[in-house]
Amino acid sequence: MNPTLTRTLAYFKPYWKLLAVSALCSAIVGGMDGAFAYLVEPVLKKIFAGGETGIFLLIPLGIVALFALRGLARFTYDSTIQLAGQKAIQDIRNQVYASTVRMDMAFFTRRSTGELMSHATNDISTMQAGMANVVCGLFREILSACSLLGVIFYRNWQLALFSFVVIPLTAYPAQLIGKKIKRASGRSLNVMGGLTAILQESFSGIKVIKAFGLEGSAIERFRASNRDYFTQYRQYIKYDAMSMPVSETIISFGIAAVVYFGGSQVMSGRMTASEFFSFIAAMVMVFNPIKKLQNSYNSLQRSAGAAERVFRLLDEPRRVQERPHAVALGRSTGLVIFRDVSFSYGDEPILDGVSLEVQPNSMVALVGPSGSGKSTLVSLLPRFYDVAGGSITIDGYDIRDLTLDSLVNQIALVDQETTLFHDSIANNIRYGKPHATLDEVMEAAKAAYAHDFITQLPEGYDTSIGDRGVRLSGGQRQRICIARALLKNAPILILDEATSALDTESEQMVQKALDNLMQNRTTFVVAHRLSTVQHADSIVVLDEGRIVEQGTHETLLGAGGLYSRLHALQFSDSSAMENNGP
Ligand SMILES: Nc1ncnc2c1ncn2[C@@H]1O[C@H](COP(=O)(O)OP(=O)(O)OP(=O)(O)O)[C@@H](O)[C@H]1O
Repeated sequence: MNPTLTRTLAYFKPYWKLLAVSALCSAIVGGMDGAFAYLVEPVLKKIFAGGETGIFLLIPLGIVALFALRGLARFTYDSTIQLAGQKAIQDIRNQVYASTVRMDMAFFTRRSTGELMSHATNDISTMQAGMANVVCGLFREILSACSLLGVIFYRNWQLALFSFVVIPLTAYPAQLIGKKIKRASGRSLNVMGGLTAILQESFSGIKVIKAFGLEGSAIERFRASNRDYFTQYRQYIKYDAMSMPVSETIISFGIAAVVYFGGSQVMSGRMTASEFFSFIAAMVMVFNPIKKLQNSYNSLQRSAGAAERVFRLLDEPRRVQERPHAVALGRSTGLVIFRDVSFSYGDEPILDGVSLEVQPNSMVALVGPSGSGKSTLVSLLPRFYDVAGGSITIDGYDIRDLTLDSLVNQIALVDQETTLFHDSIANNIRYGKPHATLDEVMEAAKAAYAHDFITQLPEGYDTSIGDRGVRLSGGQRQRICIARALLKNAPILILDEATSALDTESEQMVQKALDNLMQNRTTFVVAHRLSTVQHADSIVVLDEGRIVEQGTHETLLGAGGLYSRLHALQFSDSSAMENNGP
C-alpha cells in the first residue's frame, strides 16, 4: 500500500472500536444491496406466476422493512465513521501544531508564517475531505460491489464474464485522470500557501502599506496570486469533471452488449425473464459502488498530495535537539562562558572565535555596529540556534547537555518586539510562570512599574490585550513584558534592544523597571544607544562577528578604539539633535 496512505490510516488505529461498529453496519448495508438484487427474481416469479395474494401483500411490507433496517445501519455506519475521521484529523492537526511550535528558530526563518498556516488549515482540510470520502466510502462500496457481483455471477456466470470485460477498460483512464488531478491539486495548494502568506503579511503590516500608500500594489499582488490559484484550480476542475463522463461513456458500450446477449439468451429460453431482470438489476446497481470507488480514488489522490505536504512538515528534522541523557539543571548561579564560539546562518560566518566569561549577577553589554552579530550571540544562549563550533556553558554544563526545559528555565528574554497574546493582562504576565497567583502577578507588575496603568484600565488585570484587545503604548507593552520576565525569575536575563523602540520619557520608566529586573541576575544587554549601558560591569564590543574590545566604559573610552569612536559618533549625534531641537 502507498506509504502516505498507510501512515494516514495509522491515525485511525486508536479509534478501532468506532471503525469496527461502522464496518459491521457497512457490511449490513453492502450485503443488503446484493439481497435486493437477488430478491428481484423470486418476487417477479411470484408476480408473474400470480395467485398467491398473501405473499404478494407481504412484498411491499418487506421492502419497507428492509429499507428501514438498511437506513438504520447506514445512519450508524455514517455517524461512527465520521466521528473516527474527525478524531483522527483532530490528532493530526494537534500534532502538526505541536511539532511546528517545537521547531528551532532556523525553521521559522526558512518559512513564511502564511505557508505554515496553510499547512495547518488548507492541507489538513483537504486531507480531511479525502479521508472522510475514502475511509467512509471505501469499505461500504467494496462490500456492496462484492455482494452485487455475487448475484451477477450466480445468475449467469458466462454473461457476467462477458460483461466484465468492459469494466477494466474504465480503470486505465480513471487512473490516468486521477494522477493528473493529484498534480494539479498539489500545484493549486502551493499557490494557496502564497496567497495566505500575502494575507498574513499585508494584515500584520497594514500600517506600512497605508503609510506608503501601497494599497494599490498590495491589491494587485494579491490579485495576481489569486489569479494563479484560479488557473491551477481550473486544471483540477477540468480533470475532475472529465473523469466521470469518460468512464460512463465507456461503460455504455458494455451495457449495450450485455442487453443484446442477455436478451438473446432469454429469447432462446436459456435463461428466464425474472433471472435476467435480477441480473440486470444487480448489474445496474453495481456500477454505482464502482463509480463511487473511482471517485474515492480521485479524492484519495488529492488528499494524498496534501498528506504528503503535512508529513513532510512533521518529518522536518529539528536541528536543535535534546540529547538522550540530558541533565536537568536546577537554578543556576548564572555563570556563563562562551568558548571559541563560531556560528553561521548559511555560508557566511556570522560569529568567529567568540570567547567570553560572564560572572554570576554581573551585567555585560554587547555593543557594535549594525550586523556585527550581537543579537545572534545572545540567541545562541537559549539554543534558538546551536553553535557551529566551540561551546557555551552555564555553571560548567554545556548547554547542549541540558534538557531543553531546564535550559529555558534559566533564561528570561525581553526584546523590542513586546509580543503580547490575545488574553488578559494577568495571563500575559503569567506566561512567565503559568500557575502564579494574582498576588504574585501584581507584585511583578508593581516592580515593573506597570501596576498603576493596569489598574486604571476598564477591567484592570482582566483587560484583554494582544491583537484584538485594548491598545497600549510601546512603553506600557514593554513593562508588561518586563513583569512577565520578573515573574519568571530566571537567573539569566537577555535584554535585546529592549528600550530602542521607545521615546525618552517612556524609556526612563522602562529603564527603572529594567533596573529592578536586572537585580541579582546575570544580564546580557544588547544595545544600540551606548548611554544605556555605561554602567555595565563589562562592555563587549563586537565587529564582524569577533570581539574586538572588552572593558568598562572608562577603560574603553581611554583605549581610543571602536567603542570610543562609536561613542563619539553618538555623542555628536545627540548634541547635534539638541542644538537643532525646538
Ligand atoms: N535569521 C537570520 N537568517 C540569516 N541571516 C541572519 C539572520 N539573522 C541575522 N542574520 C545576519 O547575521 C548578521 C548578524 O545579525 P545580528 O542581528 O546578530 O546583528 P546585530 O549586531 O544584532 O545587528 P543590529 O544591531 O542591526 O540588530 C547580519 O549580517 C544579519 O544579516
